Amino acid sequence: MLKVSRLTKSFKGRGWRANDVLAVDDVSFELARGGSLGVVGESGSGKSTLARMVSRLIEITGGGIEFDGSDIGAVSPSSFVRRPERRKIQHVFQDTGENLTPHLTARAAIADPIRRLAGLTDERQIRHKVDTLATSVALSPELLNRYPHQLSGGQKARVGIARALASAPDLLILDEPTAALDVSVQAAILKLLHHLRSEFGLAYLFISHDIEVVRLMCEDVIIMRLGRVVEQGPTRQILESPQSDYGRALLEAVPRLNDRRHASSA
Ligand SMILES: Nc1ncnc2c1ncn2[C@@H]1O[C@H](COP(=O)(O)OP(=O)(O)OP(=O)(O)O)[C@@H](O)[C@H]1O
Repeated sequence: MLKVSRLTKSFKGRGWRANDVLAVDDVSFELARGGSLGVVGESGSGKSTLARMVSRLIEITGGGIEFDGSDIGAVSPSSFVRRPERRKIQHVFQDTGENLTPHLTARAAIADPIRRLAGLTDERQIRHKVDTLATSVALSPELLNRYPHQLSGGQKARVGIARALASAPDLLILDEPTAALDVSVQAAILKLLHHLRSEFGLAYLFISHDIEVVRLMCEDVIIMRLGRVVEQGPTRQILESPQSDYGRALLEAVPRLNDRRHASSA
């Protein structure tokens, strides 16, 4: 369904003598319909830039992006909004809650992509669709009349996910969807995402700095460093026996409860 070939992105340096930043450097991968690919790496490794290119939010510098056989990498972000693929690829932003418009209720926020992307105009049908989506993301009906500041972080995340599902997408690009949530809420949202993937037959491109989240959510993984892929393959295999020094270091940095190295004598 998605084929990314030799994708690169460089940002112009700012100020005098500033060097350009090669944020993504020669990244290739494929993602099958219904598949899940995690992208992990430390801050600044290029994960969000990669995700934003695939969502066609930003121009690419080089390489290609093919979706369902169309060369969407060649489409500029401003033209992409009018393309049929636009509703098939949905981007769930980091800190979803903060991306909700403050003066729109949850109902209005979910209705917006139903009108804009799914093309429904009948108000009764729109209302019904909002109710169905709210049920899918386990958001109680009484919360639909609330504004973002009246919702918890987890509830706002559910609204953001419902918005992404409104256009019946095939691919969700999830950019650190739970990074801003506390641990128990994070677990509930990950469980929801896991369940939605099989319910709706979605594919996930899942960006995270947390390798444990990717272990839970993704069949395949890419480890990035300084814009480049350092490891790539089935998650279980890569996490069991990382081949690169960086992959090993990333895994060793994960704290474990039964790990004496991290125990404190204090
Ligand atoms: N709009 C921009 N202009 C200039 N440089 C940018 C821009 N966006 C990102 N960069 C640079 O590109 C590199 C990759 O950034 P990116 O945000 O993709 O990394 P990341 O792995 O997603 O990091 P984080 O986990 O902190 O979000 C960084 O060096 C960053 O400073």
